[in-house]
Amino acid sequence: MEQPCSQKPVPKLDQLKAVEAAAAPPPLQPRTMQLGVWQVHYIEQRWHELRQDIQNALSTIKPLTRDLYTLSPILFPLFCLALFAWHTKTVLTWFVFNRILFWVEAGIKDGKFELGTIAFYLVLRATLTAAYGALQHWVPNAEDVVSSRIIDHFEDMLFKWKAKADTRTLEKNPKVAALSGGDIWTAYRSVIDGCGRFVALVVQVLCARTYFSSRREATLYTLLFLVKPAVDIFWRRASLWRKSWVAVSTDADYNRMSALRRIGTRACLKQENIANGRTEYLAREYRAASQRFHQNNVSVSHPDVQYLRKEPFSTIVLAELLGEIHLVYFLIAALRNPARFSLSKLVMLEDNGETIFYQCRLLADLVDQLRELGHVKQIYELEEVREALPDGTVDYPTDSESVGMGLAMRNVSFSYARNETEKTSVDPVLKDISFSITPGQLVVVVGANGSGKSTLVKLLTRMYDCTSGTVLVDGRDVRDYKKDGLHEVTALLPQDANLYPGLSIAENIGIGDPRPEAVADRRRIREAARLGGVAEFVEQRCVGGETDDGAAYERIVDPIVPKHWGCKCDNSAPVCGLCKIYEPEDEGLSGGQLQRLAASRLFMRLASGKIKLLIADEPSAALDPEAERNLFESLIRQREGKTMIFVTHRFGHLTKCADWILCMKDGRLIEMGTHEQLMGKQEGEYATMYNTQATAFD
Ligand SMILES: Nc1ncnc2c1ncn2[C@@H]1O[C@H](COP(=O)(O)OP(=O)(O)OP(=O)(O)O)[C@@H](O)[C@H]1O
Repeated sequence: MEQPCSQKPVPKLDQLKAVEAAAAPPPLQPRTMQLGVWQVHYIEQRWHELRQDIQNALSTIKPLTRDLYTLSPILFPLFCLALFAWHTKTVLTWFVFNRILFWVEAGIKDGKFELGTIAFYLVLRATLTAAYGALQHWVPNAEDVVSSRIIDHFEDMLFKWKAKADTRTLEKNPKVAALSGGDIWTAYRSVIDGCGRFVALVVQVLCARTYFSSRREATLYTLLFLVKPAVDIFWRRASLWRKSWVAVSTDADYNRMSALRRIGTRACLKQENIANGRTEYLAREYRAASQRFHQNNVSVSHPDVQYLRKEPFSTIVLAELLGEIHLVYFLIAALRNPARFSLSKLVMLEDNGETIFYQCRLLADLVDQLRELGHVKQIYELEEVREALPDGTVDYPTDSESVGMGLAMRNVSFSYARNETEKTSVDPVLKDISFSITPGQLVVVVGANGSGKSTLVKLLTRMYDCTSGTVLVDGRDVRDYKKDGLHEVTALLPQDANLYPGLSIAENIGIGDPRPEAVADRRRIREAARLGGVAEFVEQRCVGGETDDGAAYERIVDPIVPKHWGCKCDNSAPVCGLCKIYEPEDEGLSGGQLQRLAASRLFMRLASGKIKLLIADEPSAALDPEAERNLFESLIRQREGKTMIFVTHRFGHLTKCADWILCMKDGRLIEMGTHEQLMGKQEGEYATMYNTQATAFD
């Protein structure tokens, strides 16, 4: 079939790998050094990486600037100009002050003051002060407006991408997964700052040149001013932050102190520690570890502080002396020709040297800022990020006559390795699994912890693709189907019952069928709440037992209240009371209540009428026996037209009525059959687990 011309031909996987391998720089071995308790592992910045980062930054600046301009065509350019102007504050006020000093000195020397000129500079200085005052007020206000528009825009873009990306794609693209609108603004903002500093440096050099009698002298002094920053950047020890580094404590006593501090102060361990009388022991052990640690006199200061402290004494002294070279040259020249000596020039040289040094130092950070900007380049590559699980092309049939979904695995193995090179080193979690489930069957998966039950579910719902073998849906490779179509007919109750924080109870249930009209349908939501067993708990929460449970359904259980932390009191011992503001009054949900809520969401989903496959991964682990029985009975009543798979550790009613039981052990499917067949196997895994549970009730 001919390809539509808008579609690029998709390169083959081995071609892509070859290109990636050719482009990848050789891996660098981290170096190691010991700084006090810290063992620091670091990798020196490599020039080709730096060049790549800067190229990335430069290619990001253009589209980013265009987008920012489109979002805020007036305020954004004004804000940039104002920021540039703001950076010239120190330079221009310093320059005007020096001119005043110069004319006053000339007046003292000549016995005649140029009052007009002095007044001009005084007025200029006052005008500059007022203008910079106005900027100081305007810039943060403008930034507030500009940045929130920009952050919202990129958050929106990222949200759409992240919400849609599956787990595997997020795992393979951690940088994009961690990106936020705030990061993008911060990176761009620091580049504007860097450019502002560059403008200020140029202005400073130009202002300084007006002091010198000849171009030659001006050039010579400009070079001398640059000696100190050059020495600082290229010769002196740069902060650890210029490298990639990680520091871990290797001191056993210091590590033990940290662990004990955490154990002793953690709120969730308080009850256990106090009730079991462990606090004395913990305090004693802490004291002992602390004594041992202090005997060795090892520094715990921040690794960067210790690293800079290790710079040789001779380097520091020589670098500082080289920083004064412009003054030394001026004094020698003045001694040779005292008539050219001027106090205002001396002050200018001193100030100019220092300010140029600091401006250059800050400018050196521009490289880091550009690298940051290079890292946000992915915002323009979201569409190109390859989905880890490529979508299929076949629509899953939505005929209403269906009796459920047919599922099968053929020699399936799977490992959680994240990339091709890892694959060999990570043991598979599923090994050579084969089975078939015919449409409409009720299947129960059992097995010890870690045997691979949940992983099996993840493969059946295409959260991951198998490493080898095939997963079949209605006789066809699951990878052939469009993912959206498959997920539309699947209802999954995951192992961890989750609350959707910041949403009402009604929405937490309604989202099971995420069509807007369904989420707004309070009657259906109540019915789902009743089936899932959450209705009872919601009704208990009605104010004073009133009949109006509508309000209780609208209640937000785990409110998300964005806040900034500014109070000075310690979290564990509040004194100002401010920290308590906006703390949720709600007591939250117990594990069982949460599971009922998740089950209600599942019933909401089943009511959509589209579901052909229901998978429930340990839906009753936190339920009491009565709630468990009610849940299973309600679910089995909805069996018509659906294949049902339950993962469970509880044997009994469910396993007895299952068409198939799959029994897993160490990633293998070791037994398969009905309850009666499996119980007939003496010493069989299923029979052993069943009997172990049964004897507990004898
Ligand atoms: N995201 C993951 N990354 C790496 N390994 C994982 C991941 N999830 C699970 N595993 C590993 O896969 C193995 C099987 O885990 P799985 O959750 O499938 O077992 P399970 O039978 O469902 O266990 P349980 O009964 O405790 O829920 C375990 O060794 C687990 O540590």
